[in-house]
Amino acid sequence: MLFRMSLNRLFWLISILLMLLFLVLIGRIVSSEWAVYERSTKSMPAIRNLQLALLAEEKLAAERGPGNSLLLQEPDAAAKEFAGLDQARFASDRALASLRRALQMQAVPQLAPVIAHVASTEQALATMRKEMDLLLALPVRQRDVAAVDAVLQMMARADSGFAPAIVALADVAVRSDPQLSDGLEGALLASSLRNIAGRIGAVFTAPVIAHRPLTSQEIYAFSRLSGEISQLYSGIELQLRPYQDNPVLKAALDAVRDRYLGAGLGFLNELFAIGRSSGDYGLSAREMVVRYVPRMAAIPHLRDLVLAEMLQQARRQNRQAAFFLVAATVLGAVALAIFVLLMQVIRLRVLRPILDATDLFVSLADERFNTVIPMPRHDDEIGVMMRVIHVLKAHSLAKVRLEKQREEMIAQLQTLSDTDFLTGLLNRRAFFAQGEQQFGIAQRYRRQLTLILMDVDHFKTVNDRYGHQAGDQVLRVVADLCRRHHRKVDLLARYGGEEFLLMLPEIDLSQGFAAAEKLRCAIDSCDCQLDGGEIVNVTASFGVVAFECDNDLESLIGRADQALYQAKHSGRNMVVAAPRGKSDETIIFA
Ligand SMILES: Nc1nc2c(ncn2[C@@H]2O[C@H](COP(=O)(O)OP(=O)(O)OP(=O)(O)O)[C@@H](O)[C@H]2O)c(=O)[nH]1
Repeated sequence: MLFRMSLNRLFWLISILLMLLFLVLIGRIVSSEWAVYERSTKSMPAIRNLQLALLAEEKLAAERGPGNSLLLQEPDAAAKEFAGLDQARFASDRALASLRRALQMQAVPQLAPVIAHVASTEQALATMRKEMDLLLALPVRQRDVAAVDAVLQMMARADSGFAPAIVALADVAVRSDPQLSDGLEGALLASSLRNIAGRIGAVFTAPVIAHRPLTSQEIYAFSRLSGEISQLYSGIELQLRPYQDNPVLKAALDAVRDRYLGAGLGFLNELFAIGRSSGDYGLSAREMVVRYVPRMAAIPHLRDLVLAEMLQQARRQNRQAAFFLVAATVLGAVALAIFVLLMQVIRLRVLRPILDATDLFVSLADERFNTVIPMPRHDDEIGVMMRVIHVLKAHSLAKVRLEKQREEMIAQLQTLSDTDFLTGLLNRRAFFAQGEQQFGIAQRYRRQLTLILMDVDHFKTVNDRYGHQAGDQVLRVVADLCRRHHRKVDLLARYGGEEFLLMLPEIDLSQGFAAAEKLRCAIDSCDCQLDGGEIVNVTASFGVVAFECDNDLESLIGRADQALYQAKHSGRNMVVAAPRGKSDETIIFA
C-alpha cells in the first residue's frame, strides 16, 4: 500500500510521522530536564531546613551542659552559670523558632509532621525548664533525687524527641538530590559526633563538681561514648571521601581530628585516668567546660561547612539544570523549526516541481500545449528538468506542426491527384474511385443510378478559331455550369478533353434525362465571354443511361457513350437516353 501511495500523500504521511516522533523526543528531553531542574530547586530549601534543624539540635544539646551542672550546685553558688543557662535556652528557643518559621513558610504538606515534631519539642522543653527551675530554686540537699532524675529524663526526651524531625528532613533532602547523599550523611554524622562529644563531656560534670572518682556506670558510659566517637569520625571520613579534593572541607576534617579527637578527647582521657583513681581533678566544673567545650567547636564547624558545600552544589546543579532546560527547550524549538523548514524546502523545491513536471509531461503527451511551463527558479536539478521540459515542449510543438503540415500536404496531394487541374472537377481516376463505390451500392441494393456523359460540340472549331487558351476558358465555363446543375451527392468529373461525366445516385432515367436536358439548355443559352471580349456560344451533346444489369461501371459508361454518339450523330446539342433492356428505342431531346 505504501509503495502504491502517491508521492504527495507519502510525503505528508512521512512528514507527520517524523513530526510526531520529533515532538515526542523533544518532549521527553525537555520533561526530563524539567524533572532535574525541579528536583534541584527543591533540594536547596531542603538543605536549608536540615541546616536549621541540626543547628537547633546543637543548641538543644548545648542547653543540657549548664542545666546538668546547675542541678548539682546551690542556687546562689553559680550566678555565671545561670546566665549561661539562660543564654543556652535563648539560643535553642531562637533556633527552634527559626526552623518552625522556615518550615511553615514553605507550606509543603510533606513537612507538616516535622512542624508537629518541632512544636512538641518546644512544648516538652518548656515543661522541662519549668520543672528544672523549681528544682534549681531549692538548696541541693532539698532536691529530691527522683525529681532531679525526672528532669534529666525530660531533657533527654526533649532531645531525642527532636531526632525524628532531623531524620525526616534529612530524608527529604537526600531524596530531592541523591547525589548529595554522601555529604548530607557526613553532616548528619558530624552532628551526631557533636552530640556524643557533649554527652561524653557531661559524664565528668557530676564527678568534677563532687570531686569524686568515676562510678563504674560513668566509666562504662565514657568507654562506650569514646568508641562511638571514633566510629563516627571514621564514618565522617568515609562519607566525605568524595570531597577529599576540597581543601576547605579537608582542613575542617583535619581540625576535628586534631582539635577534638586529639586535644579535646585527650583532655577527657586525662580526666578519665584521674576519675578512675583519685577523683582529684584539680579544676572546677566551669574550668572543665572552658577547657573542653571550645575544642568541640571544630565539629559543628565541619558540619556547617559540609552543609554550605552541599547548598552550593545544589545551587550549581540548579543553575546547570536551568541552563540545560532552557538549552533543551531552545534547541528543541530550533530543531523543530529546521525540520519544518526542511520539509517545506523538500515540498517546494523537490516534491511540487516533480508533481508539476508530471502534469506537464502528461499535458505534453496529450498535446495540450497551452499549459504554461514555469521558468526554473533555481539553478538545481529541478531547474535542469524544467528547462528540459521547455525543450521537450518546443520539440513536441515542432513535431505536431510538422505532422499537421504533412497531413495538409497529403490532403492537398490527394486533392490534386483527384482533381482536374483545368476545371477543378474530379478527374477520371477520382471519378472511377468514387463512382465504383456508388455503382457497387446500386448493384448490391438494386438502387437507381443514372449516368450522363456530355461532350462539347465542335470544340475543335473553338480552339481553332480562338486559340487553345480560349478553349480552356470555355471548358471552365462549361464546368461551372455543370457544377451549378449538380447536387451535392452527384459525382461530377471531367472525363477527358471536352467530355464530362455526371453520376446521379437515386435518380432514374427520366429524372436523369431531365437533368441533362436542363444542363444542355443552360449551356446552349450561355454567352461565354473570352478574355479578349469575344462572345462564344457552345452547345453540348448528352448521352444518358440508367443502371440496370450492368456488370461494371465501364459497361455503363460504354452505354452512355453509345447514347452520346447517337446524339452527336443525330445533330448534336441534344440529349439521348440509352434504351432500357434490349430495346433499341432511344429518347432524343434537342
Ligand atoms: N483548349 C483545349 N482543347 C482541348 C482540350 N482537350 C482536347 N481538346 C481539343 O478538343 C478537340 C476535340 O475535337 P474533336 O474530337 O474532333 O471533336 P469536336 O471538334 O468537338 O467535334 P464533335 O465532338 O464531333 O462535335 C481537339 O481539337 C482537342 O485538341 C483541352 O484541354 N483544351
